[in-house]
Amino acid sequence: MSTIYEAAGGMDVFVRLAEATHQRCLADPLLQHPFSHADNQPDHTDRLAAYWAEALGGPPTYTTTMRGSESHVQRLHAGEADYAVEASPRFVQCVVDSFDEAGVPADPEVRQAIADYVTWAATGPFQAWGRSKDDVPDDLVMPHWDWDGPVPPA
Ligand code: HEM
Repeated sequence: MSTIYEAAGGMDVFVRLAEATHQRCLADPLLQHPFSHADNQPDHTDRLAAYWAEALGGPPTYTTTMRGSESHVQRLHAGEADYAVEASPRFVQCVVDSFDEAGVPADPEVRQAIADYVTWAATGPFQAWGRSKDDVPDDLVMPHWDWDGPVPPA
């Protein structure tokens, strides 16, 4: 059986999905604030795409070539407990609203799998470090997700 990454159409689709999501976040009064910092990475959407792709069964580009790590991502999002609770459902909505524009296949199983993953990530791992960035350990492993949900760590 193919991975969610393959069924979604591969990296090009995730790059378009990250870009369309980013544009929707910038247009949202609540979400646009953290994305408007001058020191934000210019290649943010490529990194977000690579992260989603890797989590959903694609190549490990984010953690190898891009030298990203789960601890780095969680530190970027940590220390914002109240904001994260309020903003997460809107972030997820931005992703789902971007499916058509990004060319995610109309297959409801594929769309549901991506939506379920982003919802789970936004409300679980991405809210685990709400108190402080200092709480995030250095050795977090990126959670993976397949058709049955979270993949248990090896
Ligand atoms: C309330 C929801 C969220 C907000 C407001 C948010 C905001 C941000 C911001 C401001 C950045 C930094 C952008 C930059 O440096 O240019 C970022 C980076 C990132 N976010 Fe989020 N995010 C949210 C949820 C998520 C979720 C649910 C995921 C994954 C499932 C995710 C994955 C990432 C990744 C992979 C990066 C790039 C990390 C890197 O540069 O190595 N984010 N996010």
